[in-house]
Amino acid sequence: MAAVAAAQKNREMFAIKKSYSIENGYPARRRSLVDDARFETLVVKQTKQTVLDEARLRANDSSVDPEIEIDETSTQKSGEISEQDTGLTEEEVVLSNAIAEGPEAEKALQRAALILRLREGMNSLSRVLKSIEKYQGLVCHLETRPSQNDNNQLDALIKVEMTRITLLQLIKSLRQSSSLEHVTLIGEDNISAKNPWFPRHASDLDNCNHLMTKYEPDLDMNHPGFADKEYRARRKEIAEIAFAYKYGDAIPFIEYTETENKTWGAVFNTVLDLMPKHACAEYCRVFKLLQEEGIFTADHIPQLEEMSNFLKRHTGFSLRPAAGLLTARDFLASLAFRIFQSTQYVRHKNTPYHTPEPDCIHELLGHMPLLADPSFAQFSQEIGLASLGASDSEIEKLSTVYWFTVEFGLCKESGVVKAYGAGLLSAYGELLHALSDKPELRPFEPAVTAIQPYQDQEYQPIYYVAESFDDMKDKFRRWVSAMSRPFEVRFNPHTGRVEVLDSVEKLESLVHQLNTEVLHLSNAINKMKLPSYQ
Ligand SMILES: C[C@H](O)[C@H](O)[C@H]1CNc2nc(N)[nH]c(=O)c2N1
Ligand SMILES: N[C@@H](Cc1ccc(O)cc1)C(=O)O
Ligand SMILES: [Fe+2]
Repeated sequence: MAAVAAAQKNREMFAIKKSYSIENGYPARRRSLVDDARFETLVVKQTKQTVLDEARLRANDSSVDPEIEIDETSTQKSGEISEQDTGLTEEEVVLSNAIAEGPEAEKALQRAALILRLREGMNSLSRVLKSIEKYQGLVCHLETRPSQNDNNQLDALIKVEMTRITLLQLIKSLRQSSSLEHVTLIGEDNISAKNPWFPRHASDLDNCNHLMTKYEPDLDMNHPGFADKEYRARRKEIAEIAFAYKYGDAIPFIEYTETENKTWGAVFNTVLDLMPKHACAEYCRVFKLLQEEGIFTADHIPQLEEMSNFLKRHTGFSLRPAAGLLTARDFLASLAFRIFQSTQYVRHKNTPYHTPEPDCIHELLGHMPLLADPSFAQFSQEIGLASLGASDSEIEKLSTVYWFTVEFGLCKESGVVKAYGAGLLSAYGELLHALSDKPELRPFEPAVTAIQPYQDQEYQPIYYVAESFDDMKDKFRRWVSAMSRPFEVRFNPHTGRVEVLDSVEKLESLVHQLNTEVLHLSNAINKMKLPSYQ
């Protein structure tokens, strides 16, 4: 029983390391709601701590095979509990848990990296290498450097390949050696901060759709659909489509009910009324286009597929269905590929003026018009690119800025305050509130805005106003370029892949490509200047 539970927990620990978000060691985030995020991080930490503690206990009482002889410099017999044993790293716990799964898992080959501090310099190193040999391990890579805190000591990074069980035995035996000050196992993929996992291609987004469960009608008593069984069933039915969706599929057609279309119609007509006075010019321009194409009409909800095709034609953006509110990390990542993850279900009919979770009315009426605007589309992709591989605290900040701009932003237009945020243009109740004298309006300043806590159940008490739409984008860009991520990324439109710009060759070929484009642009200017052009 205990073993089964241990294996299960172990799988969870491994799961933390697999795909984006949670599985890749980025803690699950309750969006950028600052307090929620803190809470969640704490819970994840506590769970991890428990797993670690339990495994440490187990590692201490089921020790290495006493038959295997250890390093001659060892000060302890194997099997005895060494003090250092209690200091297993997370990777060591994962390793020993993996071993506990059974004889096959035990013999599986494992690549790993060890960091050692050698007390007696190169002399200790030769002993270490001998030990590795004794355990039939393969040394794949070796680096040393003088240790930072002591003159005679040497730090070594050794990458090895060996079976899991012998790896664990090796670590234990090395730990007992008096010639080593410390021995740390680190996961192979943890070696380089320059190389964290993040989606490199739109197909990887199949792993980037982690939901936040907080605002689901099944769970949240304040959700407008909580008491309505039929609504909840419908919401689930539509969510299933998103769960089954894979990259490359066409977006399934939804036969919306009369009630759903009516809810859309009510929101649509009100926004249509308010728009000329309250929405920014870019929004109004595309809104008209969408009406002309027959996609935006009061009588039915547009299908995601037709909207996706419209976006593709204008900015290369496309849609993929999402089952609900996504984590900020996963949501932002898709923007890097000019993909917007959109919900497909409709808000509850009783609250057309505002809903606590994004629904397709919000996505369609709120987000789509600006995503069809070239400059805004580019800006959205930049936010997405900035989020790839960013630290948790940076994701927190990016999503907070996203919240106060893309979701709830206001900007001045010839001195008049207008709305461009999607959460305002899809919720007329909030739109009117934002432009009344009730909320506090503050000037948009990315560094300050990025740390402003917020909630999304009620209307916002604070909005940030940009001097202009363009000013907002400029300020954002400058702020993002100061972020601490140690590498730069670029979306390659030819391959559809995100590349890390980390080699001279890559940059040279890029410069070459850009030079060619600049040449064509200046040719175009010269041709327009010719008298024959007129
Ligand atoms: C990034 C930021 O947190 C933002 O509010 C995101 C979160 N997750 C989302 N998930 C979905 N489905 N739709 C959205 O508009 C958003 N917005
Ligand atoms: N409040 C928005 C929907 C929304 C909810 C939560 C979000 O995080 C974003 C958008 C509306 O009524 O249209
Ligand atoms: Fe949104």
